[in-house]
Amino acid sequence: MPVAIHPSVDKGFKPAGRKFSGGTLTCKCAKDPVTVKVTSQSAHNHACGCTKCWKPEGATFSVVAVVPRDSLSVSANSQKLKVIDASAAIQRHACTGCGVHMYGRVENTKHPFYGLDFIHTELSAEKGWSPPKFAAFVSSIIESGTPPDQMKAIRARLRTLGLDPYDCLSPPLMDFIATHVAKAKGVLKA
Ligand SMILES: N[C@@H](CCC(=O)N[C@@H](CSCO)C(=O)NCC(=O)O)C(=O)O
Ligand SMILES: [Zn+2]
Ligand SMILES: [Zn+2]
Repeated sequence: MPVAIHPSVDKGFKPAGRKFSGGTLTCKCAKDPVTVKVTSQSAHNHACGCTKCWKPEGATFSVVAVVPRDSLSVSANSQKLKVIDASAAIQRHACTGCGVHMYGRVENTKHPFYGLDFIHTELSAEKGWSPPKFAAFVSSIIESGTPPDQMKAIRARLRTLGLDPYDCLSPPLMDFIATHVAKAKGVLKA
């Protein structure tokens, strides 16, 4: 039995839908669920092993993507949302009823990811979202209790699923962040 990563990737996943342009995310509350409307396709979807991203019950990784912040709006029961850590770079708006993170917003205008919101596309019934392409912060699953001796098998399973494992973000995203920092410092032309 292969190591479980996340229910939405354990059996493989489908390619992005052509012309797919978003859907509605719904929290897990049986009554008065929070809903969030997204009017764009997701980008940079990835499995994330960090301790901060929301994971469904029993999952080792979260699956998280970004969308432009202008494409996201809370469409019902916004009064149930609360930012779980206002000091974090990604301010995660979680449902106080069920604990699901409905979106994570970068409010710092100097942050490389300013303008993007983090979302979990599994909260949407629509099919066609961009699938995960890599696994980030893999070593961080140890911080949530995964025994270190399982890491070799977990990294192997991620590779089999087509999710190259990294202990930070993927090389293109790390290059993007470093480029942003270099431009801000003036060592690279803006
Ligand atoms: N070892 C830490 C890592 C936490 C971390 O840096 N997470 C990343 C990725 S989240 C989505 O890919 C991050 O950018 N965090 C910023 C934030 O959460 O505000 C741990 O596991 O906690
Ligand atoms: Zn809820
Ligand atoms: Zn994360």
